[in-house]
Amino acid sequence: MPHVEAECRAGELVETAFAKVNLALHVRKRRPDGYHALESLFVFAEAGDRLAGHVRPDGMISLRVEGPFAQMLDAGPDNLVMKAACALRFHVGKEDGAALVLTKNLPVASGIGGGSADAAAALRLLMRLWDVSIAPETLEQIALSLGSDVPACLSSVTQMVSGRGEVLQRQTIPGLAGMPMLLVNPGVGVSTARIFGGWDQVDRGALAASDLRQLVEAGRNDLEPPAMAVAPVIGEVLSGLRSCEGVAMARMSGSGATCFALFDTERDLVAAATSLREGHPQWWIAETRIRSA
Ligand SMILES: C[C@@](CO)(OP(=O)(O)O)[C@H](O)COP(=O)(O)OP(=O)(O)OC[C@H]1O[C@@H](n2ccc(N)nc2=O)[C@H](O)[C@@H]1O
Ligand SMILES: Nc1ncnc2c1ncn2[C@@H]1O[C@H](COP(=O)(O)OP(=O)(O)O)[C@@H](O)[C@H]1O
Repeated sequence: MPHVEAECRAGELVETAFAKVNLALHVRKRRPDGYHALESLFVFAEAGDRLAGHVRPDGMISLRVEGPFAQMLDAGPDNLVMKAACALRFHVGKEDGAALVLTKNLPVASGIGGGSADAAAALRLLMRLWDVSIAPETLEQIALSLGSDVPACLSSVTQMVSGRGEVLQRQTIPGLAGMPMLLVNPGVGVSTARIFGGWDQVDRGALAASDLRQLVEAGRNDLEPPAMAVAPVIGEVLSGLRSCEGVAMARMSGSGATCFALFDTERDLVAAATSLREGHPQWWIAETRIRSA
């Protein structure tokens, strides 16, 4: 499990919901259950949402959402943090409550697993807060019921993900950990379901990613074409990133619209972020790095 930030107030626990980035996403086929069989290399950014919580003696579960993207979200029962809390409490038969505060730093419905990471962070935080432990396979089932990316977000480490998102294989790619990474969202939300629905059903082959060069040269995101059909500005983001000095690779993450770029040096990253902010002040641009855990 990811490292835990220091506790803040007495009895308060904090978890970071690390942003999920698909360095490659190969769609293989549409499954009978309506999901698509994927092969994807997940990495996680140091950047993410922040979830804090302490026990509520009255047994209620409450959520407050703050931060730059709070207005994009409801704090009610449909929030994935609340869904995760209710699913966990139902499973463990707890009476304890929790007061949760989510700081929403990541854009919503943006291809970087913001909601999925929040759900996984809620599961991690509440297991500690309520002092419960669950068999790993049961926890993964609860996670998968919350969303396809939630199982991988539980550990938030680099991994090959397949199936619908439930088959996980931890992966180490030389030179990837700690690599400077820029995340750019042009301010458009895209529906994951709609983008998958726009996939052209052509299987362009398996994902093999033993090193970064193979990832760059043979990796793809098969959801880029349908996403760009819905939000052409994604093409502008990609060409902007690919024209930056020192960029090692640039691609859309997940079903979009957020794109990422990996850089050889921190200096190249900062120069790229500065230049893109000057040209596109309305874009969300975040400098981060790939988590090394
Ligand atoms: C595309 C990916 C790639 O990592 O990420 P995001 O773009 O969401 O970040 C994930 O597969 C998204 O997972 P998640 O966001 O949890 O999707 P879910 O809520 O489970 O499903 C939303 C909808 O996306 C489609 N879907 C999702 C996953 C999958 N393997 N095949 C699909 O066809 C289905 O139409 C589903 O109803
Ligand atoms: N805490 C949350 N953060 C972000 N999205 C959430 C949250 N709770 C529910 N959602 C819903 O989940 C959907 C997308 O989740 P998210 O994982 O952010 O997408 P993506 O993986 O594309 O970034 C959106 O429809 C959003 O309204």
